[in-house]
Amino acid sequence: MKIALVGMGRMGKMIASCAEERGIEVAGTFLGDNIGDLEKLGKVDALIDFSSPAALHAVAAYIRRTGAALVCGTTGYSAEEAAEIRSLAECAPVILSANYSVGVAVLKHLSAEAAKLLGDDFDIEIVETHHRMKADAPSGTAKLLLRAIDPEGRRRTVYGREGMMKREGNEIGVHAVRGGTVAGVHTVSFFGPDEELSLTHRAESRRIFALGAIKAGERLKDRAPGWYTMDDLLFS
Ligand SMILES: NC(=O)C1=CN([C@@H]2O[C@H](COP(=O)(O)OP(=O)(O)OC[C@H]3O[C@@H](n4cnc5c(N)ncnc54)[C@H](OP(=O)(O)O)[C@@H]3O)[C@@H](O)[C@H]2O)C=CC1
Ligand SMILES: O=C(O)C1=N[C@H](C(=O)O)C[C@H](O)C1
Repeated sequence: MKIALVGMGRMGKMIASCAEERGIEVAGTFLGDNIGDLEKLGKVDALIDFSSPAALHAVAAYIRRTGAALVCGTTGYSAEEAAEIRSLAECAPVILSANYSVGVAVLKHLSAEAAKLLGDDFDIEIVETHHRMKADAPSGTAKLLLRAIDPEGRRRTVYGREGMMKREGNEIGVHAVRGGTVAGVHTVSFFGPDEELSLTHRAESRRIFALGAIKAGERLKDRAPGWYTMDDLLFS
């Protein structure tokens, strides 16, 4: 497989190192000051983007021009930017996931199921913890879990709490903790009368995300243009 990388920060470097271990050719690496060069890159099997929403314009142009598979792991997109990525599925196989670990793919289902089974009597809170350099909050994974737990937006989302604001029954609290070098921890808690159920995923390193993204590229590269999810690639 031949890939190219957008973003050569913590994740891009980890993906490059995992690609080398697996004998995967990296045809180009693009970051803030050379992203314009993506215009000159020929078709690769998969473009893997772990960068910033600011790269989207160049990435979208590349995918439209070549039809290469896109594995996008960048978080912090606006609704309009996410729609732009979705539109790329008309001309290429595309996956956009805030988390490429298999553990979070399972956590998503467990959390959705727990919310259904426990019902409205249980208060739901999502807490995510990441390293001090993370740019966006809350994490893309926290948003992904929120959508899975409450797909129709029946509950109000409350981001952090301060001051006089007693909890209401129909809300989901989302809290972002930042510090040190934490690779990523997500906990979904369900608090009922006299009991608590908490589900936690703990990333011990970025390797799980990097390997997950490479596997997604391997599975997508020969697929028809379309929109793919972690569920399509892992569980079907
Ligand atoms: N889906 C998943 O499983 C995971 C997703 N992520 C997400 O991946 C993204 C990157 O994370 P991380 O590697 O820690 O971040 P870093 O800050 O370490 O790296 C960001 C990289 O993006 C580059 N970049 C910034 N702006 C542009 C641009 N306009 N065009 C091209 N490249 C650009 C930076 O280059 P420069 O130095 O030139 O600015 C840098 O190389 C984040 O959104 C993060 O949330 C992270 C882990 C797992
Ligand atoms: O920026 C990170 O580091 C991570 N970002 C992703 C997110 O926003 O959910 C995934 C992972 O938790 C690490």
